[in-house]
Amino acid sequence: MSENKVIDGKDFAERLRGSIATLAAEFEAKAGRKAGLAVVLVGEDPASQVYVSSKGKQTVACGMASFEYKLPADADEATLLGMIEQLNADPAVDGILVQLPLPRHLDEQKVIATISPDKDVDGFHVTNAGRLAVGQAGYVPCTPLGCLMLLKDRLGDLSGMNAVVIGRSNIVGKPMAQLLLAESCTVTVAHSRTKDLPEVVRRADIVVAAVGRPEMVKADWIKPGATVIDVGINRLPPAEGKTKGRIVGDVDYQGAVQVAGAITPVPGGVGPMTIAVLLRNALVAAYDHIGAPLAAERLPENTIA
Ligand SMILES: NC(=O)C1=CN([C@@H]2O[C@H](COP(=O)(O)OP(=O)(O)OC[C@H]3O[C@@H](n4cnc5c(N)ncnc54)[C@H](OP(=O)(O)O)[C@@H]3O)[C@@H](O)[C@H]2O)C=CC1
Ligand SMILES: Nc1nc(=O)c2c([nH]1)NC[C@@H]1CN(c3ccc(C(=O)N[C@@H](CCC(=O)O)C(=O)O)cc3)C=[N+]21
Repeated sequence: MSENKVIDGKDFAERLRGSIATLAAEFEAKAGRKAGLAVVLVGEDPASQVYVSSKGKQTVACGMASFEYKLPADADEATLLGMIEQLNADPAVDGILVQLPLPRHLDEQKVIATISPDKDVDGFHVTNAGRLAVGQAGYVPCTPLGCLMLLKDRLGDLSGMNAVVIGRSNIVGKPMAQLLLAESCTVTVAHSRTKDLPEVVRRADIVVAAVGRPEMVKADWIKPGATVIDVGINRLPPAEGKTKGRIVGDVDYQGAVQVAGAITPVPGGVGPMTIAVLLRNALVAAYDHIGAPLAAERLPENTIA
């Protein structure tokens, strides 16, 4: 019944990776080297290890070079910053991603500030955050850009729509709000101090949930027909006799799918888009680095100016 309501991020991401692979092969023929993405992981958080290895595999599958660096959880700041400086200077590396969150003794802002803005494929450096805020071309954080691609694919022109973003983090909520504003949505950013969140969400034509609370957004908060993008990745406690719990989003999917016009599932929604957009950003960086920037119309799913 709800078949066409489901926004299949896995399928969209697969198609996106297909066009990235074509451009990556062209890049290699032109540059005489592969486009390269470096991922730095500090510590041994099992979830982070899974993401990093899946990023590495998809990078290689798209015909790009993957460089993985691991540091122990107690690595000192100078070691990490030194590694980033080296990657900044390495001509084989087009994009650098430092997996977050970092162990508490490391200053995240300082680490991000050390990444060269032209290799900052996560779009977390203040230079790229500033470019997004003032409407200049730059690297846009992968998760919100992936969400925007799904929204535009489903809805077309977003102008004039009421969008509610739940969450105001620098990596998801804030850049998501900027992107929707640039698409001429009327944007509300909700957070832990927002009064009467259900009532705020009921006004939304577009809901983006990026909270980190399992199934917090209920079906009766959703305006009938609204488009719901669920960014949350939450692992529930394991059921009796099981070792691993299920992964759920920030939205009560089973309820919301009855009311929404369209909704992303978890898994299989936003998550796969994040990695595909990361590869896209790395490829954009690679072409920039050889002085042959990709023309906007050649950019896969170019949704921003
Ligand atoms: N699919 C993907 O590719 C990705 C998924 N994620 C997932 O998205 C989720 C959000 O990530 P991230 O932005 O990094 O998380 P943060 O913890 O940095 O931010 C969470 C935000 O949610 C707000 N919040 C917390 N509780 C409530 C509440 N009860 N009501 C309203 N707002 C609330 C917080 O408000 P306040 O600012 O007031 O504290 C904060 O702004 C997580 O589940 C994460 O795992 C993240 C990145 C990528
Ligand atoms: N510097 C940095 N950049 C990031 O982009 C970044 C980060 N740090 N730290 C962690 C978060 C989280 N994140 C995800 C990526 C892919 C999936 C993903 O592919 N999820 C699949 C599988 C989920 C599963 O089963 O585990 C899905 O939703 O279908 C999820 C989450 C990137 N992040």
